[in-house]
Amino acid sequence: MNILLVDDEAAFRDAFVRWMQFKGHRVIAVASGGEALAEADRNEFDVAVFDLNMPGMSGLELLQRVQASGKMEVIILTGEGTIESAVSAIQMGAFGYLTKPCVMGELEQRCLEASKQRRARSDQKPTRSRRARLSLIGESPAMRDVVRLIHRIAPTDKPVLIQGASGTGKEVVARAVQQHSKLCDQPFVTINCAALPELLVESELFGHQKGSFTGATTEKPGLFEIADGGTLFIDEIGELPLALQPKLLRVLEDGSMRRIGGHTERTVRVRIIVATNRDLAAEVQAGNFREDLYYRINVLSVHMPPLCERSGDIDRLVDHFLTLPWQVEPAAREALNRFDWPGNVRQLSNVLQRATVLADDHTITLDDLPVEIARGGVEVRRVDAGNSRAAFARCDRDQDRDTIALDEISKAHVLEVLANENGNKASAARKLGIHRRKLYRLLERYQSNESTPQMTS
Ligand SMILES: Nc1ncnc2c1ncn2[C@@H]1O[C@H](COP(=O)(O)OP(=O)(O)OP(=O)(O)O)[C@@H](O)[C@H]1O
Repeated sequence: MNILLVDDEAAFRDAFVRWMQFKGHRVIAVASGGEALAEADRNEFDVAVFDLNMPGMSGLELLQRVQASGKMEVIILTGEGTIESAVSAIQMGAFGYLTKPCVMGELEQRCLEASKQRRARSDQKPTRSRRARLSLIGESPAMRDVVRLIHRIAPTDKPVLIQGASGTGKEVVARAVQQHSKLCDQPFVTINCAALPELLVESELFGHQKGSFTGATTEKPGLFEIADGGTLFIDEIGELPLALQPKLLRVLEDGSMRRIGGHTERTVRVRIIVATNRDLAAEVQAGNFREDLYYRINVLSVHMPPLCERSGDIDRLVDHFLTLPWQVEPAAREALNRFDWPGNVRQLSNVLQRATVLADDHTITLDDLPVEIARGGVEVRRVDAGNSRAAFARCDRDQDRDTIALDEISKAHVLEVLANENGNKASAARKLGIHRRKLYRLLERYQSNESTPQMTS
């Protein structure tokens, strides 16, 4: 992709450029709206990412000027307190918004979706299989089932319920459903019920009239109105306050709704996709979720498997998140494959993002991974027979002890060289033949191992 970033925060610009360039994209990053307009005149961009709060020309004004040319899709970055402005930006035609601080992998994913939309607009006949490949990585049997289901349910206009643990890709699936539906060129609007207080959820979803509550200084349309004719993705539906559930049920039943403080009945046509990491049936049993609403949203459902149940997909995701010239040392790959990933794909993406900051020479090694993941990798290296979980399971206590001993030897050697160099880390690193940053990480790891309680047999 060709990406234009406009943000007055230098540290964010650096991190963004570093990540996107590692992933093979071309980026121009500038600090102000004026510079952005000059770049937009000179170059062609697929996607632009604007910070909303900038001195001088605001992100919204810049959006207006860029929208007029219709050349690129725009993603807005916003702080927690300016979500309302971000919603205005969507009304003005921005592709989407993300709140800062945000994960670079997530921002890149959003840019890919925006650039895909741009291509779909210019290309009258985008092929659907190409779209699917772009957004959803995974060839394991469990993910193939998910993809088959998406193809079956997307063309209908029925509500979809996506369930699965946090970070499994529920939002990615929601977007894939929309991309394969008849509404793919219509708005895709999202809301996360867990991220907002109760009154704000209601006002975001249904809008409000001026003066209907303290702080409602202007009238505001809700996301149902903004998404009219398109798709509304309601994330963390399990967090939707009980008091609001009848209002959602009503709009699902006949499309009718009212703004907070409003007297006019409005009718909208919106396809609803909802997601949750809770067991909604259990929430119904516990009295936290209305049964009638549950049946209304649970017409078509997708269950996202946890990452540890998607055999082979960890390698595919690693290759998706890290493109050339990045590579992963075999022992580090083993460790990544052996880890259970309780935070699923999001955690994998974060770990890789962190590793690219720590690694030298575009190569991720065990030392660049968090201790709890790397430790698994060290143990796997000892089990020469195989990479598989089964092989690892055969590893008995004695082998564990050998592994710890190996680690102890390397620790003793590193500490001895450091002592010989009178604690001078730069010259110790030179003697050891490793980069100084790597020495820092090893010392950190030794320290954290010391604070980890030891197992006794
Ligand atoms: N199959 C996949 N292919 C590529 N990227 C993925 C995939 N699944 C998840 N991701 C990436 O992982 C991150 C988390 O995905 P997503 O937000 O869709 O998860 P989620 O299940 O909705 O999480 P939560 O329940 O916390 O909202 C995102 O950056 C997303 O782009």
